[in-house]
Amino acid sequence: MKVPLESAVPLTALAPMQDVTDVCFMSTIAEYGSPDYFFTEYFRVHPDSGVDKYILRSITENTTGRPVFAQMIGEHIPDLVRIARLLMQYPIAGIDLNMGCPAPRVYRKNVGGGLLKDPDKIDRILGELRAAVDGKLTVKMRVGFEDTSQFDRVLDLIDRHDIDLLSLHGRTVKQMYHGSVDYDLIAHAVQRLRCPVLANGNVSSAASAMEVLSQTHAAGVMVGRAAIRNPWIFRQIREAVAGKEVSIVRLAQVRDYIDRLHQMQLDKSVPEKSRVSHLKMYLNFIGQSVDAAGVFLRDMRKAQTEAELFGVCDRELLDRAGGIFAPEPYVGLFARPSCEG
Ligand SMILES: Cc1cc2nc3c(=O)[nH]c(=O)nc-3n(C[C@H](O)[C@H](O)[C@H](O)COP(=O)(O)O)c2cc1C
Repeated sequence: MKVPLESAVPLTALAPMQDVTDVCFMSTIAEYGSPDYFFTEYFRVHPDSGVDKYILRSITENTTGRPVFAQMIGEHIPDLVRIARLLMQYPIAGIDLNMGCPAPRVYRKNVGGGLLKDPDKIDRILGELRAAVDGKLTVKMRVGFEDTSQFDRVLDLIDRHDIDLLSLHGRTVKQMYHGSVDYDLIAHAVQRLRCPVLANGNVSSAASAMEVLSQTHAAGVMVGRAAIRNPWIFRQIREAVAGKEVSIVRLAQVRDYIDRLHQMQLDKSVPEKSRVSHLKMYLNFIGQSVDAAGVFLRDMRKAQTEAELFGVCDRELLDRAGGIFAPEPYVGLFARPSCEG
């Protein structure tokens, strides 16, 4: 698939999210208005690794009509080259290297965000990958590991190795998901690099995408968690960019989205308890925009069965079907996907 990374209009991408952005979620997102690009969850690369078959389905069964980049995480150069060559046999938009994952169990192995501690290693990895990948080679990273002292050095390596696109999350690895996103550092990267930059981190609505684009002059935005909450966001960003009125989403439409998410995982061999907790992961994000008092979030977290869960969805979404799904999360409501009460 041809991938023009230069564009007159700002680009949009769905951020890769492990255990979320699988083939089913990508096709669900596409129904509400595709981003320009998708990225797979990361393929783990180490001496014994092959190509993960489940993640590969996001490439081989991609029905979104949009290109998908294959993301790798690893540090062992011969294996990164080996897996990149294997992945290039599939219809991918390019190879993306993860240099941002902040999970301590990941960065302690010097992969993901851990690579940012060692610019010399980045230099070697990008050099070898650039020589091996004849299509697009892209990087997704944060602005530093503990601080931003190496930021310019890493940016210069991105430039030197002719990286085709940089997705930049404006936080350090140690910040994880806390604190503010430094959009000025993203603007700095846009200035310093020849390749397009996608601004990433806390893009929460079409309005916030417009603000981030104007502050950073980035080539586009990459959206993660907000797209789980609001899959209409890419269409809304396109509307805002075109100067059109941004479409309003009603609670009844959100109820349909939840059905769609449920259909995605209708494998009856999965125990009900697991199906409920999987759906709750998405509802944690969605619930931030349903009601200001957080009643939906509170009650859905208590639900134990599918019947209880859908009872809450029907009551909170269909009884107020014409109500507006807030474009931004309500103040004080947070997704806690892994710790429902
Ligand atoms: C559940 C989850 C899983 C993630 N998995 C990945 C991943 O596999 N690869 C990656 O580069 N980033 C991963 N990220 C980081 C996101 O791609 C993104 O950089 C981050 O969430 C900030 O963007 P947002 O504020 O729009 O969510 C993950 C984030 C979340 C919340």
